[in-house]
Amino acid sequence: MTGQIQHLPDLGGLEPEDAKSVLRSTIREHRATRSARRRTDAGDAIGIIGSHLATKRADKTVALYASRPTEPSTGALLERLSAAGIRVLLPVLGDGLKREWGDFNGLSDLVERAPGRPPEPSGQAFAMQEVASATLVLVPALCVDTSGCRLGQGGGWYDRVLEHVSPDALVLAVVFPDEVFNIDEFPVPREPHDAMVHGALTPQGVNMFIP
Ligand SMILES: Nc1nc2c(c(=O)[nH]1)N(C=O)[C@@H](CNc1ccc(C(=O)N[C@@H](CCC(=O)O)C(=O)O)cc1)CN2
Ligand SMILES: Nc1ncnc2c1ncn2[C@@H]1O[C@H](COP(=O)(O)OP(=O)(O)OP(=O)(O)O)[C@@H](O)[C@H]1O
Repeated sequence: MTGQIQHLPDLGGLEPEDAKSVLRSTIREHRATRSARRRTDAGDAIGIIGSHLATKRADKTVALYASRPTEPSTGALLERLSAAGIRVLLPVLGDGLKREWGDFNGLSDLVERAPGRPPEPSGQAFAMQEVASATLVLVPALCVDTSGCRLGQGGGWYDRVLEHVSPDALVLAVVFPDEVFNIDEFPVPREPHDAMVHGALTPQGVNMFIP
């Protein structure tokens, strides 16, 4: 699967940090053009595919994220996982940019603490290490390549958190189908601290990179 985003930028000659920044702008612009209908459809498909995956694997705890408007929507998946009796951990940033987790307790419990920030659960916050209890870790990304290198929003939140994931957990980036790039055609710029993922969850299915 190769990216169909038109006009992927030429990253040749750029340092990885600058190349990431250019690529983030391109993908954010492209995400902003997606219609509400296509976003809803993508969220519905991610809900079905992600919940089938977790129930088939018998995951008891899944780490996920509460999506912001242009991200692949996770609302349907949150509700399906919860209805299946699976514990769902969501990032809690609190008043600052803390790296903690909270339990998903229904969509109505999620609060956007400031405009543009991801919605968060209101209940007890657990330390970053709580993610070690998850056997399936679904992370936000702007894109990913087939070697498992992901590009996030640039805060380094997930790179630091992924250090605490169980070595047995399956880690998937949640992206739109055209955000999965073939490593031979368009490698995602990589820095030494970047944590790799095993595959991608898209509205078209699960794409495993690492067996
Ligand atoms: N849905 C979601 N949750 C996530 C992430 C993510 O990429 N997506 N993160 C991934 O690492 C972590 C934190 N991500 C954050 C993303 C934005 C801002 C933020 O402050 N945003 C701007 C608004 C920008 C905008 O309007 O788009 C702001 O409030 O000024 C903070 C943390 C954890 N939770
Ligand atoms: N494990 C780490 N330890 C210390 N600093 C880190 C670590 N991971 C990332 N950083 C720092 O965080 C900043 C953002 O990193 P990067 O551009 O890789 O974020 P990202 O993976 O795209 O975003 P996110 O993880 O928030 O989705 C960089 O300045 C980087 O140096």
